[in-house]
Amino acid sequence: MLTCQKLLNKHTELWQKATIHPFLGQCKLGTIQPIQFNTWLVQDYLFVVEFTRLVARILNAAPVQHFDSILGGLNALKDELNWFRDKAAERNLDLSTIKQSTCQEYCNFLLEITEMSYPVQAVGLWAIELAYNQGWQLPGPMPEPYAEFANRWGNVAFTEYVRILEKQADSALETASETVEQQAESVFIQIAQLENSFWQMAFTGGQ
Ligand SMILES: Cc1ncc(C[n+]2csc(CCO)c2C)c(N)n1
Repeated sequence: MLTCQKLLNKHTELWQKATIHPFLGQCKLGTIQPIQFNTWLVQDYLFVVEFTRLVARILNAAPVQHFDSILGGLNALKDELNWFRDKAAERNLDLSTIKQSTCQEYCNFLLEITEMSYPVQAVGLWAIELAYNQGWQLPGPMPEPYAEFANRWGNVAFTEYVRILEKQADSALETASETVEQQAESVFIQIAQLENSFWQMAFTGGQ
């Protein structure tokens, strides 16, 4: 039987590339350039808008036992989108801009996930949230203004939320066919690659 932990164990190197990147390393060092950070901020807002639509569609496919966490996630997204708008305003950033190709590619992929079965969607949701939970946590405490961002996704409550998503994905996988297992693995791999590309996009963003 496939589990989330098995995916992490099998694709360690790929997952490291998704969660450990010079962008985050330079946030930790305080040496990230504003143009890089701002590129990430704007593009991530555009991503989170599409991610919100994904979560809404996952709710539609989920068993009622999984509603609590998904509805909680949607409620958190309401705050998150407003928070992104506040952060952008503080930095005088225009959020009504076009998506860079990597961001567009990731958003297109989110749409593809919505056409797959619930176990695959549950694995995708977990992996996307885990990528940020680990990515912002692994470097350790960051200096301001990055501490606020690191704490937002590295905090204990968010880690706990991601654990619940993992349990739900595992329980959905229990009855999954081999074909669905393969789809889930493929989605996990693509998310890891897209997460790495997203950091890379922001890192080279201003150039
Ligand atoms: C490229 C990219 N990948 C993953 C996330 C993670 N994420 C998406 S929405 C959200 C809010 C809480 O559910 C979080 C943490 C992201 N923001 N950007």
